[in-house]
Amino acid sequence: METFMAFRSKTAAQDALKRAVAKAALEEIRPLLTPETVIGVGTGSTANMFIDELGTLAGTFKGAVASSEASAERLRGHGIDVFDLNSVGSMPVYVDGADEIDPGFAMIKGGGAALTREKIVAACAERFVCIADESKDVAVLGQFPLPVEVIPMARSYVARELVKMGADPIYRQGVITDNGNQILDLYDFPIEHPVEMESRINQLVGVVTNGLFAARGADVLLLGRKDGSVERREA
Ligand SMILES: O=C[C@H](O)[C@H](O)[C@H](O)COP(=O)(O)O
Repeated sequence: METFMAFRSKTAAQDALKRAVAKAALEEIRPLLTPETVIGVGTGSTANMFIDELGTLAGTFKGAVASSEASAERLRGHGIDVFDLNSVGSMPVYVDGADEIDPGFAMIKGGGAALTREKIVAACAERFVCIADESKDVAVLGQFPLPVEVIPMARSYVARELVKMGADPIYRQGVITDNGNQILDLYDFPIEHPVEMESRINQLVGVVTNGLFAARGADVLLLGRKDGSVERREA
């Protein structure tokens, strides 16, 4: 079985693509930034590069809501104010990476275990701008293991129910989410109907949420190509 480290291995070439999409995302959202603007910011290596780019505009907009403690810390490190989501209304945009994205702009997210806060912050944003290198562009979701965040006492129960659904859940040992919960990863689980599957898994008692972002997918995809270009797609 391929490991998470293998899935997430970062080559210099991939980092260059991530940097390119991070810069493109900054140009995408620049017209939205005013002294009153608060934006949503995601989590992960691609989002980190976006935060670094966003730091060049610190002070020209109000601030950000972060989808993880790690992103909040990085934003603050760039002098960007971080707000509690409860103190902010709707945001014009949420920018984040993905582990996979399909032609319908449905995504798998949560390789870094930040899926629940990501889904909440994304829900409060008018637009979701997904930034990804071309390795994330897939025809069918599910080559990347689908994360499911569970309340710890429900982990075994939820795992048994997922097996009944044809999945092979693996407990992500040693990982505690920012919400104090645990992660089950569903390996080798092709997802032909992401909207239905997102809802089905979320209905299991003990599941906080799963890493399918399908009912609310991306609105814009900025995809880094090997030739150095960034392709822009809109839903
Ligand atoms: O929990 C992590 C997030 O969903 C990330 O957005 C996702 O895993 C993509 O991360 P990266 O940009 O590091 O590939």
